Order: sequence, then structure tokens, then C-alpha cells
Amino acid sequence: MTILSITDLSKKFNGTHAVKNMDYQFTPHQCIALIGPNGAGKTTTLRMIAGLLQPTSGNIIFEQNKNMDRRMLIGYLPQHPVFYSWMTGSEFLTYSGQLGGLSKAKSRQRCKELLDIVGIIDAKDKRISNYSGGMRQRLGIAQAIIHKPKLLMLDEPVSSLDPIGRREVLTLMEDLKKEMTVLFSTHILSDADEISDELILLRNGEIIESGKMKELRQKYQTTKITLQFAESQAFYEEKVATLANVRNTLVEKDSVQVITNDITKARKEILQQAVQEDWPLLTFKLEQASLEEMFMKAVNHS
Ligand SMILES: Nc1ncnc2c1ncn2[C@@H]1O[C@H](COP(=O)(O)OP(=O)(O)OP(=O)(O)O)[C@@H](O)[C@H]1O
Repeated sequence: MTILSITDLSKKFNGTHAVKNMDYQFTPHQCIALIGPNGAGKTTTLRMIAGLLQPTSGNIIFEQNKNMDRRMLIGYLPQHPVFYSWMTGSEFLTYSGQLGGLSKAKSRQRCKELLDIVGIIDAKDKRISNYSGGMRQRLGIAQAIIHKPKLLMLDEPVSSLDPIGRREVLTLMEDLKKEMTVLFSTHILSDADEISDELILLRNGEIIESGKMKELRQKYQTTKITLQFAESQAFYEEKVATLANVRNTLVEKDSVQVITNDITKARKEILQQAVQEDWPLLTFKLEQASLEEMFMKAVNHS
């Protein structure tokens, strides 16, 4: 099921494309990382979807709610949210709820629920100026989901946080995807790797790769096996090279490097042959491509 479709979405600033011909279909309860270097077009994309920036061309359609005001379906936390630091977390959220049209009583009720959801209920009466970076981000997320949106968009939500704050916010994002779709931008690959189900790789405003993490890993994954033999690496390299699931081999110093596309089959084949022919195998080590390597490959292929 698709909740949001973007088709042929483009934005030009002074004749130059910041986002170009973007297509993507968003499904419910997924966490999608919009990833790319500085200036790739991440913020521009999020601001267009949020309705804060007019696209130059293209369409943004909420499939099941075509006639609803898009702002009611989206929660958005900008990269540098502004808080009234002299307010307490509780005051800030209640005030935000009222600004969004809730009655004072309803807003108070929702504020309590939200502080609980984002895990800062114990700090509800503290001034925001005394909040840590992670607590501020969680308060920002609470504000963004006050109206129970279907899509929550977060612009670089963890980039400026220390490891503890980062962990807290990533965990919260994982929890929230049970209730809504979460789209977040980042240039930190390990954050995307940790929690996202899908990935959109952007470069110069264009999607150069996208899809489910699992499928992307399969597509770009080259698994390397390092083998070490007690004697003559070159002799055993030749034997390994004849196996059906081995793509490439190379003798490197005192080891044999094996490249394969199907790690499960290759592992089985190598070990079976080693037992059958009594190979003097000293080391068998698997190394999988990291997301970073995957990203570099996608960039180089495009
Ligand atoms: N209001 C604007 N006027 C002119 N150019 C703009 C404007 N906003 C963005 N741009 C340009 O559009 C391109 C994409 O910018 P955008 O902020 O979307 O990238 P980003 O991927 O979010 O980068 P960052 O990680 O640095 O936030 C950049 O070249 C930027 O300079």
C-alpha cells in the first residue's frame, strides 16, 4: 500500500536544480533514510513534501487522503528547531497544541501523552533551556506528532547529538514507526544503517539509488572471504577459483582473497572441498561490505 507518492518532483533555485525529477512511493510504517552529502537536496525535498516550499514541477499526493489538507497528515521537525527556552517542556507542548487548534483541556491531555511517548515526562516542569540536546530533539518530535500525522519527517535529527542523545532519538524513531511512516535525512551512513528499512540516496538533487535496505545490500554486496593455507597460497587459489560460486580470486601476501555474490553457497562449497581434499586451511574469514562501501559503489555506478 502506498501512502504518499511523489512523481517527477523538481525544484530550481535561480535556474539551477536543487531537486530533479524525483519519484518515490512511501509505504506505511517504514523508516526511510534520505541520505546524501551537503547540498544534495535533502532539506529542499523535505520542505516541498511538508508544503513549506513550492515545487517548480511535479506532484506530491497522499493516496488515501487526496482531499485532506496535507499539513494535517505530516509532522515536520526542521534541522534547527526553535523553542521558547524560558518555557517548560509541558508549557511548550500545551501551547503548541492550542496553536494547532486543540482546546486547552485537550491540549493538556495530549501533552501528557506525548511527554510519555517521547520519554521526557520526568522533565516536564524543567525549563527547556536546561534540556540536553537529545531532550530538545525529543520535545521537537513530540511537537511534530501532536496532531498524529501519518508521515513524520525529521531533518538531520541526530547529526548534532552526542552518542547518548543520538541513541535515545534513534530508539524513539524506531518506536514511532509502529504508528506512522518516518522519513529522516542524514549524511551519517551508520545512522541510516542502524534503523532504516528503506534508503533514498541523493546526489546533486537526483535519486541515484533507492529501495529496501535488504535488496540494496544484496545488489551491492560483494562478500569477501579471506582464506589462509599452511602452504602454497597460489596452489590452493587455483583450486578455489574453479568452484561454481566463486567470482574472483587473488593471492595477497600470505592469503587468498575470494569474491562471491552468494556467501551462503560459496562458504558451503569451499568448506566441503576443503574437507574432501584435506586442504591445510588455517584461516576462514568473512567480510561484508559496509553501507559506506555500498554508497560509494552506487555513486560510482551512476
Ligand atoms: N533558498 C535557496 N536559494 C537558493 N539556493 C538554495 C536555497 N535552498 C537551497 N539551495 C541550494 O539547493 C541545493 C540543495 O540544498 P539543500 O539544503 O536541500 O541540501 P541538503 O542536502 O539539505 O544539504 P545540507 O546537508 O547541507 O543541509 C544547494 O546547492 C543549496 O545551495
